[in-house]
Amino acid sequence: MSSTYTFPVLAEQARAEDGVVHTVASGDLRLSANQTCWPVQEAFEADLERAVTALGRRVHRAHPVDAEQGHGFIASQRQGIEVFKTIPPDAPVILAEAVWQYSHHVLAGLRTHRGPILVVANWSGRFPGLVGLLGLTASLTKAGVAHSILWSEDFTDDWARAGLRTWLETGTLTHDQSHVRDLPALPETEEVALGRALAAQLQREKAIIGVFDEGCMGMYNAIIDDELLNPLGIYKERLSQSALVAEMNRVSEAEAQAVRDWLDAAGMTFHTGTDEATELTDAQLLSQFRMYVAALRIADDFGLDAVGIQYQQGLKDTVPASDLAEGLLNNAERPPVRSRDGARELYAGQPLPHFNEVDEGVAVDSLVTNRIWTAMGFDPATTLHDIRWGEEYDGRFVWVMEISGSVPASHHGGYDRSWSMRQPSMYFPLGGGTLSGVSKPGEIVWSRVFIMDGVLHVDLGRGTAVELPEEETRRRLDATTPEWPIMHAVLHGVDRDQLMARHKANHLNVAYTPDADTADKALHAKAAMFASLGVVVHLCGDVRI
Ligand SMILES: C[C@H](O)[C@@H](O)[C@@H](O)C(=O)CO
Repeated sequence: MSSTYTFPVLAEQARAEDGVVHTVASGDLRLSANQTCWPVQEAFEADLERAVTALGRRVHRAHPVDAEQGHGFIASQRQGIEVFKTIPPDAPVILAEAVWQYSHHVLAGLRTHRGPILVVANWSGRFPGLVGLLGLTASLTKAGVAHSILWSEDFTDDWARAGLRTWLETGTLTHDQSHVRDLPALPETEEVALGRALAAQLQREKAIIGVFDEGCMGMYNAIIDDELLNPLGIYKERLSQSALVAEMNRVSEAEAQAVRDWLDAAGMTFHTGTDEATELTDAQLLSQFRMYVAALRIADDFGLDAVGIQYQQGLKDTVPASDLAEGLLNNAERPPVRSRDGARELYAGQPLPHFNEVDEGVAVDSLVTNRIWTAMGFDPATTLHDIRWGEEYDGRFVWVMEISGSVPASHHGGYDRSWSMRQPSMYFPLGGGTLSGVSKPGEIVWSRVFIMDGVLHVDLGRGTAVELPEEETRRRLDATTPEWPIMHAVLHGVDRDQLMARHKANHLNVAYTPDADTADKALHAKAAMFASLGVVVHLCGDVRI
């Protein structure tokens, strides 16, 4: 048929070759991060290739290393789409991740890929590769894309090699998840009644989460559509980080300095210097305190119940890190901030829950936790952590939970046990300080809200934050990102590989209670509240009901 229209001409799709596995590496958007992390990624890919070759397959890297840029990562969604155009749609694909990566770089390609998909990461804390794997598996789960996952130090261990073999031979790989069970019928206790009452209140009276620029670092998994969120009684206020900067500019130097003075008096340590490019400076800190004041004022303007600042795109090139402000917001004891006219103290005596990296799963969880912990009379300070890495210590597997910048000071045991260090320049060009420390020993409830099969789910578990000798803490910090706050976490009845196999997020939420008994009770209230809100509740590991 002849036509005067211009019809698109589609390129012929490549055909899968027997025995060839295509590898892809999703990376950061920030060139400095991609360049810094490249040598570790290169070594990891070499280990992986050796293991795949030993199993009789050939590895074809689906995109070249860019010598001029100095790395071989996919650094944008567009690049990812172009790379996937060259991969035979039925071929097996391995995503190799030794770094923090932006899932949306590869999601478009993976959504339409028909061949088997495996996401692998190096069991190393050096860079957040495991965190990248967890973010990607969560995003693929939300998107309903079938895939398998695997992790190993260097792919020479029997467990990983057997897993790799199974995937190569069958196209899938499953892991033990026997630690997960559905929520049983709950006993009629006071805590369960409280959870249900708080759910009824939330659904009737409603709450607002303020989102400063939705969608951080490609974290598709961390975006909850209104259709899933609103039935819980939670609504979004979509805010712009530009408005935050405008408000920061209205905060006087004296107000910002008053925050610094309050923290100095509370005993917090600031590791400052004078070189803006590599050190934390007093000027960076003042900017961060302006952000703290501005965030509270905007939250007050919009009647917010929780707030999230994205930071990582746009704001990172405008002002120093948001982390210090975020950690302060999450603590009940905070430097006081008054309304613009000075008439009212804003959110006096309570945290304004902040969900870092605008992770909306964290937003829902923080809101629920805040209400339950407040009603039960516990410290409501809650935070997320990255599931960064972990190793055995003294016969127990101890996780390195390490958020990329701040936790509420009460988790360290107070401001006098907290410190601020310059954020690493590969991620944070304009610096800014952290709110760091070592999380105090104690009983915790951990949780994660995520999307699977088109509905909201939550995993709930119990854990203990343990104390490790100072040299071991130092070793763990040095093996990861020493500037960031660390929690040594032992999860009850969940082993390393079970958590990795199951967890559907790069982040995990934690909150402390006074002791084991109250932690169990708070978990019951949380389970009841989530179930009443219509969220599918799962219990992970040893949970007493
Ligand atoms: C700054 C880094 O990109 C971090 O934000 C990253 O490793 C994460 O925290 C991902 O959860």
